[in-house]
Amino acid sequence: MSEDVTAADQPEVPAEGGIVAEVARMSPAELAAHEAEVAEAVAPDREIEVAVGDTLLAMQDVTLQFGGLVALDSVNFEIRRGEILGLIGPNGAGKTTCFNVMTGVYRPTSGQVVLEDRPLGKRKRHEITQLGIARTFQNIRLFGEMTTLENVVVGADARHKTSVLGALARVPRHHREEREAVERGMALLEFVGIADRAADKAKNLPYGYQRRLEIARALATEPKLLCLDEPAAGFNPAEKEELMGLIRKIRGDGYTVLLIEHDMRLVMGVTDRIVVLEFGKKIAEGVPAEIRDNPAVIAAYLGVPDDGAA
Ligand SMILES: Nc1ncnc2c1ncn2[C@@H]1O[C@H](COP(=O)(O)OP(=O)(O)OP(=O)(O)O)[C@@H](O)[C@H]1O
Repeated sequence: MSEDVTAADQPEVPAEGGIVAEVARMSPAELAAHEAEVAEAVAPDREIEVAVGDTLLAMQDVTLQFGGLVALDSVNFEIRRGEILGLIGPNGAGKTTCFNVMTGVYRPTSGQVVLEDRPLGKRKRHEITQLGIARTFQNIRLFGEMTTLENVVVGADARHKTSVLGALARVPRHHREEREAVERGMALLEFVGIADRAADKAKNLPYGYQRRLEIARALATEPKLLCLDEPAAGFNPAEKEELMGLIRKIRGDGYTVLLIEHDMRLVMGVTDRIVVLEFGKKIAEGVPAEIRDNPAVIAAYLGVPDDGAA
């Protein structure tokens, strides 16, 4: 945000503990209404409700080579609207590369990624964000000197019609959009449980808050698909439990989630279906119980020879 915006232009950021204290004072009925309002602000686009289960994104025969290394080898799978799909596999299996292909960081050597029946083709990263794919990173990437709220507002900016130039020219539409982005930003922070630190610099947030902020920032772009890359890395069991609750809440609010995660308890506990990669190839796909008992998956994780498994 530009520094010359006057105080009157700025939507109010609740003072320390403001929104949290307010929520704590609410009656159960007020709380339910407030939570519904927050949920609505977080996911204004609820088209998903009419299309749960349809294919949202399809990886079609996707191969990606880095020189002689085949990082993805004819990978096929679909992500259905409204599901939490787990993407698992041993180190180096190709999981992050899948995210990178879906978000336009890399183009497939062959095959294609199709979002809502449209091949992503040569679209650039920001175009893919606008089409509705957002992600978080294994290594947290926040703007440390910006406040928590500003980090989310910057995320929402990816959807805005006015650009930074608009902001400099201070056109009225920019003001309206900024106000709306701030209001929605606060709703997002509340949704992920970090609204009490809205005004703090991101670099001063506790680690768990930074991870949640990354998720809020990705949600700010109003994605159709939210890709989470090891969101529980570095979490203790209690934090993992809370994160599972948050991922379920995100899905409950109408989002589709693709989750890369090494913690099997978390993956088994929160996903609807799981795709397993090993050495760039899909070796299994199914509901968590099937994956848990799949000999090829067990072999991949234990590093033992895979005798006769599909
Ligand atoms: N930019 C790149 N250049 C060359 N090789 C790469 C590049 N990115 C990834 N790779 C290789 O592709 C393979 C798949 O890597 P990827 O990061 O997708 O695995 P992963 O399943 O996400 O692993 P991890 O669980 O360790 O994060 C690895 O062998 C990796 O070394």
